[in-house]
Amino acid sequence: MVKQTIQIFCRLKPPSSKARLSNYDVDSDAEGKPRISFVCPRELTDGSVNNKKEQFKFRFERVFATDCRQEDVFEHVARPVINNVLSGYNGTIFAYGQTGSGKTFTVTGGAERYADRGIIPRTLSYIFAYFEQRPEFEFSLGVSYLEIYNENGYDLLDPKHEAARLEDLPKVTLFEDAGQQIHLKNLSVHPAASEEDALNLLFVGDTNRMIAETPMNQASTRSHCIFTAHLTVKEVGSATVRRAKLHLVDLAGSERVSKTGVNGLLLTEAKYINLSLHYLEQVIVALSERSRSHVPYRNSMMTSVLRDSLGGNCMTTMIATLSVESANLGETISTCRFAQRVAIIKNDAVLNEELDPSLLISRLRSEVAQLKAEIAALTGEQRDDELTEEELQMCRAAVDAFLADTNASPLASVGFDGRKLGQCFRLIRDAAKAAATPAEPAPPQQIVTIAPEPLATKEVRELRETISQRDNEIVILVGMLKQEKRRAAEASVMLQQMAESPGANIFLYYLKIWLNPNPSFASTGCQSAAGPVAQEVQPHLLQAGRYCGIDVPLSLLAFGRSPASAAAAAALHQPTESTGGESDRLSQQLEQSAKARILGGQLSLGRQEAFELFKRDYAGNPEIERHKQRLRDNYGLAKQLGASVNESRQAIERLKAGLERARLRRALGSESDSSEEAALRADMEQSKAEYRDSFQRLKSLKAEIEHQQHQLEMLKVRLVKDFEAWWAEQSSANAAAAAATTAAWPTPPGSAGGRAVAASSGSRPPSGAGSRPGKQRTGSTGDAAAGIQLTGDKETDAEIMAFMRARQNLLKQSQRH
Ligand SMILES: Nc1ncnc2c1ncn2[C@@H]1O[C@H](COP(=O)(O)OP(=O)(O)OP(=O)(O)O)[C@@H](O)[C@H]1O
Repeated sequence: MVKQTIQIFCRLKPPSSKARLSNYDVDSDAEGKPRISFVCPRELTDGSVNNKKEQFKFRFERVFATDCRQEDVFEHVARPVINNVLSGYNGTIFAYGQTGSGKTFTVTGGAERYADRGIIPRTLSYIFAYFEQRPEFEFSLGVSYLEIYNENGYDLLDPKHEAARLEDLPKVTLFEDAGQQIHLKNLSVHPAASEEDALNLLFVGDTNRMIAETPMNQASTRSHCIFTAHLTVKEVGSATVRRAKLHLVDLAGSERVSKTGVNGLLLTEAKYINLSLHYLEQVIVALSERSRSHVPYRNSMMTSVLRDSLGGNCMTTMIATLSVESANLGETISTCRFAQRVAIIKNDAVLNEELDPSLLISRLRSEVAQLKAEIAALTGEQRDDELTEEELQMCRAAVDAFLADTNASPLASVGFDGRKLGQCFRLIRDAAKAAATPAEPAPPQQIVTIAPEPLATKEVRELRETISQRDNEIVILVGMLKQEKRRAAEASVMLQQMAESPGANIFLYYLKIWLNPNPSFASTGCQSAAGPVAQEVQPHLLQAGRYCGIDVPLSLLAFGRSPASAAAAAALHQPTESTGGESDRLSQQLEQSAKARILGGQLSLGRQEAFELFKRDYAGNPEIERHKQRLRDNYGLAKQLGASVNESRQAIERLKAGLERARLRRALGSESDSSEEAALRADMEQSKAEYRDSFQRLKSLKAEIEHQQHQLEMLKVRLVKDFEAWWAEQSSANAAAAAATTAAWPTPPGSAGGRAVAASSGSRPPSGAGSRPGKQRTGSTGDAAAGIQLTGDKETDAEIMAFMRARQNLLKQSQRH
């Protein structure tokens, strides 16, 4: 338990330029504590100030000057409290001061600049940054936002909030459990998985607070707001969970009714506010008087909710917001006096730690099992079910401990379970037998020394494996090459036919465009083209494109001569970042990861090439393309929606600032234009509706995109699997063919026991596959390699021969070892 008095800070609000300032000074007292003093003229007749006294001095933890930064306030006021909350203690920070003195500015912040963010948004950023750097913790954050107005509680995050008037909303009510803990009914707690989520909830709550300012409740001045962060933290692998709450409280303006000069409904409100602040004061007075045993928390909703923060299980900090204008001196001194009383209150903060319920359950379960075993032993009831692996292990550990230490008792860990005791006895018997039998010398042949394989033999083995793998790849690639050559021949026949057909000009023209990698050529080419490609030409062009390794978009073939469609065609030809970048990147990533996963991360060059060729003609390509296109479309849509969410958010911020200004003008008593305010409110409603709508659509679109990405990944995985099956089929077919051929070859005289015969020189390829080094094949150059047929293409065949020679050299080297 940590005993600590409530820490008090004060912050001076910058005065308006024309205002007369009060006579004040900031210095330190004898103990070096910061102090603010006000000189009060005797003629001041405000009832709350002791007129006999001239100078008032108040001590604070720190006095923040008029030009202090929000960042400094966060560092000194909020950071220590949050750190305690992160360690499992409850925390509260509340701002108290007269209307307009800067409470909301301090707690929530100003909307104008990013640097004006107040304690709440900075706290949320701090919490998420803290855990990001500490992966050893699991944490969850929930957020609730309560508004107390005229002694009634309202949930600022209630989804119905936006549709109804504040007064029509379900009220948040209090109830006390048997342990006298206060609970809030109808107050929702929303999980926030990221900083963005949490800030969004704050934004929604603040906007609701503003929107709910119906004619009955025209200013946040008259309500109390409590933003609560509910934190659950657990160290990975630990059984204890810490749950702590952080209340960030913006109280209503503290000025006295006599000064507000209000009547009618406003007077009722003022009375309520003053009454609840009056009850707050009563609680504080009671807590500061040691002799008082009763603390009147129950008198108001606000004191009931903040019960723990005041004299309870919490580390609490107050920030008094002060005006230094002479007109407000009376209120300023009264705020400082209140703070001094608060500073006396001692809280007893307790670490909110509990055992993880799931671990507790498993612990209780094992206790129950233990007790059941004991009961069975005592009542003579025998269990005959088999011991589980876990139980067997437990017995082994117990016997080991027993044999190692004469004082240990196996009963301590195995209990009275007859089955376990039996197992322990068996283990002890085995150990005793083993100890009694003299160890027989092991027969020499049984001594197996795993000597490291001689390097050369190991290398030879690996080289042989690689060679056999490459042989296989060559066979498949040669097959594919042949197929490609056949297609090339077909394509050239087709081109010839096309050139003679009436649509030849257009076809050749388009083919030229597609074969030319320069996009501007594609663009200008399209502009001067005669018209859309005739339908009967399209399949041929597609096929020719495919042969050249180009995906010809069908849409281009249908384009006419207009510049707009030509530009679109050019865009399709060279997908830009905004249309295709994202999904192309994704698809590349998917492809790479799929390859790495399925092909074991190390694609040999031959296999990789085969994969590329296989992919080009893959029957599932149109489906993959359709998915990619859908993804592209959705990325574009998501971008648009994101922009519209941002626009609405900015509009709301602007309107909020406008409403705030209008409210201030009214609070200062200047003429205010109610129609302008009404228009601002209407615009706000409109922007909110748009925000909500775009946000919802964006959310569901995100889910759809994720789903589509998943589907695309599945298709890619299927592609690689199909390739694998095809590859395996090809490999076994080739292996069978090779075996059939080599079986017929005679073993040359003199070749013995696995020793290879030197190869003939010149262009004649050496012996067959590495897996059969003892065999030598005779024959012509064309069928020189076992199982490998040459392609008939001069260049390719020369490469294959070079490979075979290199392989033979390797074999020769390896056999010398
Ligand atoms: N330290 C400051 N620096 C700059 N502007 C400030 C500061 N404090 C307050 N303001 C501005 O003064 C105005 C009133 O402040 P704010 O609304 O925070 O007062 P408040 O005490 O919350 O009033 P209320 O009790 O009516 O809610 C706002 O426009 C705010 O931006």
